[in-house]
Amino acid sequence: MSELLTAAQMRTAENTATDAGQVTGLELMERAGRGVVEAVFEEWPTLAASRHKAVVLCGPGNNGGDGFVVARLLKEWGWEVEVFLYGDAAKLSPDARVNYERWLCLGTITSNESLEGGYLSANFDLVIDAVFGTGLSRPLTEDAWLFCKEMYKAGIDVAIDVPSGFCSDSGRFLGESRSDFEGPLSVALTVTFERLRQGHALLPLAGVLRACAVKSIGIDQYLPDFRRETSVSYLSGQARIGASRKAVLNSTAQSSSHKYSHGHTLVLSGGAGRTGAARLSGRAALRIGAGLVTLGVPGSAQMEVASQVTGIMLKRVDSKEDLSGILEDERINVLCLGPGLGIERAGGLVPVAVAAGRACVLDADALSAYEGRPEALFDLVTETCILTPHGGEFARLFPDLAAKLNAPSLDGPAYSKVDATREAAARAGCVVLYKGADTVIASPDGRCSVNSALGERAAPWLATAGSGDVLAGFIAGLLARGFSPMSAAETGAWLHVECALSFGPGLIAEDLAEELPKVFKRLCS
Ligand SMILES: NC(=O)C1=CN([C@@H]2O[C@H](COP(=O)(O)OP(=O)(O)OC[C@H]3O[C@@H](n4cnc5c(N)ncnc54)[C@H](OP(=O)(O)O)[C@@H]3O)[C@@H](O)[C@H]2O)[C@@H](O)CC1
Ligand SMILES: [K+]
Repeated sequence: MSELLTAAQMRTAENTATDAGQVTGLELMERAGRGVVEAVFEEWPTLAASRHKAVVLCGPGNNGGDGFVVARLLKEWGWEVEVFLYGDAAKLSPDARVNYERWLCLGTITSNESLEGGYLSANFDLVIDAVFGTGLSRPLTEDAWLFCKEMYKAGIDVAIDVPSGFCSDSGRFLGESRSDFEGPLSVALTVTFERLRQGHALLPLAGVLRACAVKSIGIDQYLPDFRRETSVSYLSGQARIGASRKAVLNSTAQSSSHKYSHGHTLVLSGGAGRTGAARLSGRAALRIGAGLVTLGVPGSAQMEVASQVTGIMLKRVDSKEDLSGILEDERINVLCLGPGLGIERAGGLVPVAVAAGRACVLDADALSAYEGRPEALFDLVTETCILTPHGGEFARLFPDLAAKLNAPSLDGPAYSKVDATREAAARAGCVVLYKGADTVIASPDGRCSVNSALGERAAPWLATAGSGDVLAGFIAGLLARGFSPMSAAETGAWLHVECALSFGPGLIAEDLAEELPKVFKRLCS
């Protein structure tokens, strides 16, 4: 697990380091530029071996300053380098100004207004974007956009810190969407410093980045205290394996324990013809480690379900009273409601389930049943519950937050999915997992994680019918094994993507839980 930074957190770290007299802003800029060149040669080793042609597009702030350093270093390496500047050279920031002057000893600078259409794509091996970074505070002006559009049209090879125009906290493009640009936005390599920014993990920016490199500029010790509730964890790649391996080992190691000590999950199913979703959840809960799983099924669907399941038990649940009766068995420690449940049935059963005081995953219909009256749900749920909405369900429960998130962002930092999920968790009083390729998980105390199925963990085949039902089951199974709600949501979401990556294209929801043993084996080897 690593952490994601906001622009403000990074600025504070930089200021603390310079105020402490440890380093100057100019030295940081030099380290940033060196880091970019290092990352370029690591990404494309053949580029270090011979001369090439690069163009660096610089802006008026320190991002542009980094760009001047990169231009100088590449020129010293023997490359042909051209530099364009957006903005007034007289108004450059002091550190950028120094590097502007240093560059002028080696080459010339052309104004953005003189950049001709198609020039970048026709003439350079490497297009480097140093126009705007974390200081973008408002939508691009028309002339700034015309300049940046040329880069996007040519294809940005290297973006310093963040591709220009995107907000590094929210991952959103500031302003109205640009209808005059039709090409796919894509950035081959983004180089950032110390840690990824929050926006690198969030859509739409996360979908634009093909590779990210994180380079140290020597201020790690000044970064914020990541144990605090203000930090955001990134559940991605190898970094997460350590924690997950431990969790999985802990949960599977007690082989001498009785099945009841591994927890008992009750998944409530919908009626005849609608039982598949709950069966997927139940199977997923069992696979991930719940000792026992029972499906609570209406009488009309009992035959259908009985003919489909083996390791899962069945109980008849037609009414609230039936559910109350079953919950007298205190060994049932987790409930999972929503997948295929039906809105009406959910409306009746959710209050009984939640009132029982057990850990509870509320998904799909269990959330949609509260459209138009979300406060009724928030009054019910406690901190042992987890809500797992997708975008549509999130908008039903939190219409104001969804509207804020979908409105054009007119100043930076823009309202982000992290902000929305944190507000949702605080309002509901329980963990909220807001699904997507950039799943955000937040708890009411402010802790927050982003689980990525993008970039190096891209698994577009995970967007398949029933995939969310499996995720609800994974989380319910981990809760049954004693995981806390936040940890169950994080680990379930992470394993969900791992299973999809392990299986690969062609995946259907049924495959996800069946892939778990392979994933566990790899984690534990
Ligand atoms: N923090 C660190 O540790 C380190 C940071 N480093 C680097 O610094 C970068 C951050 O630098 P930064 O703060 O100077 O901001 P940056 O992105 O260059 O833009 C600011 C300029 O753009 C302007 N401007 C803004 N919006 C605009 C718009 N819509 N249209 C037009 N103009 C607009 C704005 O103008 P103003 O708002 O002041 O009028 C200002 O002139 C960071 O990304 C990294 O690369 C490294 O050097 C090493 C250590
Ligand atoms: K940039």
